[in-house]
Amino acid sequence: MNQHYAMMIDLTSRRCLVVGGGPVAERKACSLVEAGANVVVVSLTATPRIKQLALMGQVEWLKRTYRQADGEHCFLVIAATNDKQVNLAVYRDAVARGQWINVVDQPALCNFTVPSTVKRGKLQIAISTSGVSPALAKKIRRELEQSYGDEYSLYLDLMQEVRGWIQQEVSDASLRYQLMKELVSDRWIEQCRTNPEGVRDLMLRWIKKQLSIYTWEGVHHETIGCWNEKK
Ligand SMILES: C[C@@]1(CC(=O)O)C2=NC(=C\c3[nH]c(c(CCC(=O)O)c3CC(=O)O)Cc3[nH]c(c(CC(=O)O)c3CCC(=O)O)/C=C3\N/C(=C\2)[C@@H](CCC(=O)O)[C@]3(C)CC(=O)O)/[C@H]1CCC(=O)O
Ligand SMILES: NC(=O)c1ccc[n+]([C@@H]2O[C@H](COP(=O)([O-])OP(=O)(O)OC[C@H]3O[C@@H](n4cnc5c(N)ncnc54)[C@H](O)[C@@H]3O)[C@@H](O)[C@H]2O)c1
Repeated sequence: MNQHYAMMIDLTSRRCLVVGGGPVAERKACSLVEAGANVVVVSLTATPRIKQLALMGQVEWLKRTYRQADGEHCFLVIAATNDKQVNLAVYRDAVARGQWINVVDQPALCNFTVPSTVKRGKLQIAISTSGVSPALAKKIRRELEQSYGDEYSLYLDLMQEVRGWIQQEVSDASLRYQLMKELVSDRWIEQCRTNPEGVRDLMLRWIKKQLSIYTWEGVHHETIGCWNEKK
């Protein structure tokens, strides 16, 4: 089988079905909710977390066994029961509808799998072992979590602001490239870690200085001033 293609999907408001209500279904349902999907869980029993999400209106829980029609109008389907026959039926129904399907106990029946993911704000590092060892994926996630701390979340929030501004205002492509290259240096990540309150101002001052070195005109400095006052 070919290796799966890695991509990031926007699931906002997409109807997604999770069949089963145990710990594995819970993990999948929670990550779908985090991605903004409209999650429907079908299962006679459910973990306390799934029940809580249902009470809060974050998932729709249908407290019964699976029916063929449950997957109608769903973007993707996850078969997460402890019954291989039920999972197989869910798989067949999804394939017949041309849907994305993940069967948690049979990797060969998945047309997508869920990677282990390190999350730091806008940064996501996904780890897949092509289904060979989810335990290794989890181990690598834990290792990466030690190296990539919360400073990356702040760093990317700053980049969103700064890069957008640079793209809009700095017309010289080589200067833009040079600025972005230097902004990704470890010293800025380190500043986000050790000086979260002050890093934004330092960065702004640094950019102003770079622009003046490159004999940028006054109009750009003024724009930086406006940007500075935005927050
Ligand atoms: C990454 C993660 C994401 C998530 O689920 O959200 C995920 N499994 C996780 C944990 C985990 N899963 C299992 C263990 C026990 C140890 C072990 O068996 O290794 C542990 C570890 C633990 O629980 O501690 C057992 C297991 N998993 C699958 C089978 C079926 C089979 O292999 O036949 C069995 C045997 C069941 C049995 O024996 O009964 C199948 C799949 N599991 C996948 C993903 C996909 C492949 C991902 C990849 O390519 O690496 C795939 C193919 C389908 C899918 O589920 O998408 C999540 C880590 C989250 C984290 O980072 O903490
Ligand atoms: N992919 C993974 O990451 C992974 C990890 C561990 C285990 N597994 C596999 O996932 C399966 C589920 O694990 P679990 O620990 O969540 O199981 P579990 O036994 O705790 O839960 C099973 C759930 O399925 C529901 N269910 C059973 N029949 C159903 C039906 N006809 N319709 C709707 N719901 C039904 C039950 O009510 C229960 O809520 C295990 O059998 C195991 O093989 C997968």
